[in-house]
Amino acid sequence: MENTSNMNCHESKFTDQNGNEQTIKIPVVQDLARFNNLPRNFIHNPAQTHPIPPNTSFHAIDMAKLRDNTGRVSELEKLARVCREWGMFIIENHGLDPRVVEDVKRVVKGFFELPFEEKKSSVGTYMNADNMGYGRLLARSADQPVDWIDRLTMKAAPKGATDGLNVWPNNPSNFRSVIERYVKAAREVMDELLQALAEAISVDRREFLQYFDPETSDINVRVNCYPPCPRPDLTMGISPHSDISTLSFLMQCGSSNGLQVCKNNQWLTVPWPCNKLVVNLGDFIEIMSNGRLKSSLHRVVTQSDKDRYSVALFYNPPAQAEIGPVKDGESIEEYKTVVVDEYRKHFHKVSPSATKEAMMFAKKN
Ligand SMILES: O=C(O)CCC(=O)C(=O)O
Ligand SMILES: [Fe+2]
Repeated sequence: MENTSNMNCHESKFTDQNGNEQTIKIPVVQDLARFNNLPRNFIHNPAQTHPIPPNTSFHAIDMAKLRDNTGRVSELEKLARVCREWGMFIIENHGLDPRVVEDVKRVVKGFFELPFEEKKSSVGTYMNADNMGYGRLLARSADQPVDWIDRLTMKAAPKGATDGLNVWPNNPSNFRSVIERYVKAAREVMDELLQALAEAISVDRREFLQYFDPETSDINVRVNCYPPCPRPDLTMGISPHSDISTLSFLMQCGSSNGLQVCKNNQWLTVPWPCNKLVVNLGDFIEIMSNGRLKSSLHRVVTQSDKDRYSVALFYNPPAQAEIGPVKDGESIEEYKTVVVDEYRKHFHKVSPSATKEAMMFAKKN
């Protein structure tokens, strides 16, 4: 590991093989970007990106059609197909006010453009409380290559989840109210999509939504900041992973071409224009649907010339909820019932991994 004595650093904690808690210091990536510095521990050996094969389509799902009796059936078929092929989709006509989306982009940039000391003094780092605050993704070991990312994580639900924690920046002053307004609108869309996804695979409309409750459901908000990187060929913005969520709701700004999805063992760039929103299927919906819907394996690559930000909302049942595979009386259950929080803990123990390894925890043999 490079000498970090004169660099601003984040701390990351992990438990070593002997069960001892270790803390490692990782330079702030925004600072590295300013000095064009790529420390050795940021070097990965990323699998190659492939061009999207001809005749492959990443269709957008039109929420207006899902809301319309005549358009719904064919849009549901499309939803099922897109989810089977990609595990993620762009949404159009979602009804979110574009000003609400633009405000989110503005406050996110506003926060990350502050000097390090200011960011650090207004927001804490809580590695044991869902990795909230300003810092990094969790580490698993000291020799694991680290990702080219700085991040900020909060919880917008349930109510009171961040009481006593310093995780909402007070600069920009409207940061929290802007994010909360966005989350409220996004939650309505996600509830609609949970019903549409159930219908798309011909199960009861409330099959997935039954686990969610306006008071107790959990919404993690993660802001990812990927500054320009001197060697995109040697680095990762986020290593391959699936999301610990039922649905993830994604916004990006600054630049496109960062998000990639693994399809037929090849990494493809998601054709995602900056002004659209993306919905990604997480591990919990794979379990709830008994594998008929699959979470996507995705990663983020770095870029040499642009700052890129993304805002991910991870929508989940309450931490203590038990979720299990849909019973349709016909199919064999391939997944077990799991407690949301136990799955999450297991996930952090085994990730990052090149495959969806955590899913084995929920699979029947
Ligand atoms: O930056 C992105 O586009 C995706 C971020 C992501 O995969 C995550 O936060 O889990
Ligand atoms: Fe993700």
